[in-house]
Amino acid sequence: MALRYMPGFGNDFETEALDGALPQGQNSPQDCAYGLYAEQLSGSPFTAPRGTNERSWLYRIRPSVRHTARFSPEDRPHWKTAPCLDDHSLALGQLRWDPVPPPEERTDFLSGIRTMTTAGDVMTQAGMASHVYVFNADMENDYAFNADGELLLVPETGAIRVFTEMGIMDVEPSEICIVPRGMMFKVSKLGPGEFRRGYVCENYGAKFTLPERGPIGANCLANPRDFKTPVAAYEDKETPARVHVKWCGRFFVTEIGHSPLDVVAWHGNYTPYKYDLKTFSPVGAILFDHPDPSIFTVLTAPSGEAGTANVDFVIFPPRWLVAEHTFRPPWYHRNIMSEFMGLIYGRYDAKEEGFVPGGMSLHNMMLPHGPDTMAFGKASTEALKPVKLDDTMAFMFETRFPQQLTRFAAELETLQDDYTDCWAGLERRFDGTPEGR
Ligand SMILES: O=C(O)Cc1cc(O)ccc1O
Ligand SMILES: [Fe+2]
Repeated sequence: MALRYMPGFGNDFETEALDGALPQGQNSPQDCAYGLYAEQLSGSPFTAPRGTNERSWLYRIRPSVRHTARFSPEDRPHWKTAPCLDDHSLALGQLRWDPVPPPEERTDFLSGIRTMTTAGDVMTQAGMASHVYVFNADMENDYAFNADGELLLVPETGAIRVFTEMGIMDVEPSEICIVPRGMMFKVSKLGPGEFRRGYVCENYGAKFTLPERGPIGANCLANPRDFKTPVAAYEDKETPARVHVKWCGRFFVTEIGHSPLDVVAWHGNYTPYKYDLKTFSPVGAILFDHPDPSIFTVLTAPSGEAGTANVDFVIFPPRWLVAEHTFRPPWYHRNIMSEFMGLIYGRYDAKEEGFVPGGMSLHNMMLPHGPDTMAFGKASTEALKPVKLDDTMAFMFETRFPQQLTRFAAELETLQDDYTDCWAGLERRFDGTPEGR
């Protein structure tokens, strides 16, 4: 089934799965068409300024109060929430991992979340968590919502289907999607392949939005029309089901007798959406030098302090390298922001080896990093012809808060204990002559 989507970022959309299900001219009719219930889902305070005011009206088979009966606590030991200091290893350093291995037992998306880092404090709606998901089973009659933040999903192995209250999104590697805070959803595998793996940024703070463009102007980078919001879709299913809730870092479950994905029509601007990273139009240095990676920001979640993101989602897409008399890869640097990186496919230009698709690196607040010895050797001597970096897609979750390692991440068997050796060959080159080499 080819799914349908509506283009635009933050638009006020409207969609109905059954003709006439959406009230016109008002939100709350006395008696809705098809016997549906009207319900508002608020993604911002009622009184937020117009530019950031988000809410949607859902017309559904049952009101959400019927989808959450009595909550019982539930254990999800691998999904951690900030602050999570007592659980993390005290080790400090530049870290890198090979991919998290696929699960051996039956594991669905929810039980397949593995938290790598947490940052900030969920109770104050500040910070984020970097997770990996690995799963091999569909959520059939298991549904979830996360009150702690929105989820940015970044598939790496295999495509997934994300069925939300407001419609269905099929998302494959190179695409990302957002499940808003509080929205019911379930995730299943799409297409062939035993297991699915990807990355997740759980954003506790203000919602992701498009970055300002400044002097770049109205076009390029992530263009609003390339964001796709699903049309209304619903399940009319009377069957034993479970709704799992994440709330202030704790998990609860409630048993119900039907699917909570029962929204037949909706309108509003608080919505899930997906985006293909291949549609990002990178802007970069076309004469010399290496700009800051902020020019590759796809989405930014502001923290309230200008230019200081709660979390930025940044990509390193295919692009031409043309800068003259320039060391073209990332420079050596130290950053007050904390950088969690992953690789969706291909190779990353600062690391010749060791950073593989599905792998991760963590360069925390103020910890030095940059190209490995091989990348330095190559980039500082190569003839500077135009070169296309092709077939590559790396990304970064960059946050103003230090990212605290979970015990899972510290003890993961794929942690590379020799990672920092990648810089061991960077010998002293200072030789007292001004010419360089
Ligand atoms: O560390 C990294 O690899 C990410 C990164 C890339 C870049 O081009 C400049 C700065 C930066 O942090
Ligand atoms: Fe960096």
